[in-house]
Amino acid sequence: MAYIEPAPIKDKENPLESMMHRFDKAVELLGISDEMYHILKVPRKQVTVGIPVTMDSGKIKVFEGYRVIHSTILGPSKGGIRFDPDVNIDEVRALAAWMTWKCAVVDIPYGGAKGGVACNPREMSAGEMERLMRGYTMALLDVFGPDQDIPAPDMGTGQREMAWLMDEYSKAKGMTIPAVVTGKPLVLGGSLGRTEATGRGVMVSALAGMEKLRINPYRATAVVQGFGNVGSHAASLLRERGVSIHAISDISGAYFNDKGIDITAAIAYRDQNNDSLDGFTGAELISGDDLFSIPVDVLVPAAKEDVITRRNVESIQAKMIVEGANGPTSFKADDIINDKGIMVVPDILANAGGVTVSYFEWVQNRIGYKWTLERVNRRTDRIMKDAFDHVYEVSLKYKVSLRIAAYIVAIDKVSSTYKFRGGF
Ligand SMILES: NC(=O)C1=CN([C@@H]2O[C@H](COP(=O)(O)OP(=O)(O)OC[C@H]3O[C@@H](n4cnc5c(N)ncnc54)[C@H](OP(=O)(O)O)[C@@H]3O)[C@@H](O)[C@H]2O)C=CC1
Ligand SMILES: O=C(O)CCC(=O)C(=O)O
Repeated sequence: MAYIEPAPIKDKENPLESMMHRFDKAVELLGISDEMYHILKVPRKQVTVGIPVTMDSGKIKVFEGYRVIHSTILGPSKGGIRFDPDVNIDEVRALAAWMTWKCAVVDIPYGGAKGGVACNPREMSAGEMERLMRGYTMALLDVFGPDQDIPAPDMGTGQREMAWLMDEYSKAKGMTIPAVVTGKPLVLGGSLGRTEATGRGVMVSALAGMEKLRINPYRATAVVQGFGNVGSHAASLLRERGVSIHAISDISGAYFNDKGIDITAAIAYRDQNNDSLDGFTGAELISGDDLFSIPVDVLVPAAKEDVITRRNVESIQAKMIVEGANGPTSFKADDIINDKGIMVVPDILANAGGVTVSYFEWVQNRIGYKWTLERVNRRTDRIMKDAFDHVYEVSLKYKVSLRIAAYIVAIDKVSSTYKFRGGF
């Protein structure tokens, strides 16, 4: 298969371009051969599917879906499924590669994959979502498998969608196979701690970064962009550790309170308000763009890609950025961030708590046993802290940012595995 270079669209960010830029830098520092460079760069498999769905109106609409398997060298491929209007093949390719690097950074035995469907969950009924998820599962029946490719939630999907996927896959195979997907409801073999795991990893990474910068969490302030799964749990867990959250946001706008937002109240409001912060009164409504320039210790982008770009990077006043989202920073902003002396805990490290607990879920499914929440959290915290410390050491050794250090750790691990396995 020919590898198609990401197409830079004028004035538009391309996450695949950002991923490749950092990859190229790390590869150069590691002195990887040209052959290995191409092996690591080209995805193993890329599938596009058309999914016809009967809408509630009775009309049939065909949705375009993707699954990209970037690598399976460390184990079965792993990665979430995104339902969002902006989903496109370059985005899914970038997200799949990030999964490979992420699993390698936290040292769990998975390769990387990602899936997505271009659709707008906010405009779809539960029935339409169910038919779409079941259709997507059937279209990818030969791709998914507990030893092959194991999906999970991402933007626009959660436990409910993972339950439908598990049911559809199991029916097609004639037996119940919980380990084909993670992020399931507890009663279907989900793991305690998975829902909040990504936010928890963000919290652990933020505290580890604060320690290096000598910031006392009890005097620290933060803003969080995105108040879905990752953002709301990150905000809540940071608050529990003493950090005052001065602003939160979703698509309805940003909500600012310099005395600190009551995160429990904000979550309760969102849950009773059709998953939206629209109308939240515990804070002043400001524009989503203004959130980035609030002077705080920690900025947590937890919504989507390319929200920190050359356009707004100069206005950022935070001392640290902890990337809850995948690819929230365009590579074009990297140099300015470094010049400003802002510490960035990169996505492939900071948001790896989710896939870590997905791995625990898969292990529990395979051994037919359930771990306590205390055990899940303790192991997650250990893995996240060890990964942070390792990446930090590598950043000192190579005199590079934590982001490039994380790519170095990941690429070194994946390329060494290829060398040992051989067989090209
Ligand atoms: N879920 C997981 O376990 C993991 C997720 N991630 C990454 O974290 C990010 C968020 O995922 P997740 O929390 O699951 O997704 P959700 O769909 O649960 O939440 C996304 C949140 O971002 C908000 N949002 C979207 N666009 C904007 C915008 N332009 N400005 C402000 N807020 C916005 C949404 O608002 P609204 O609801 O109003 O649309 C929603 O609050 C993604 O990049 C994902 O890939 C990474 C690792 C694991
Ligand atoms: O939990 C998983 O398996 C994958 C989560 C994910 O998609 C991500 O980390 O970006």
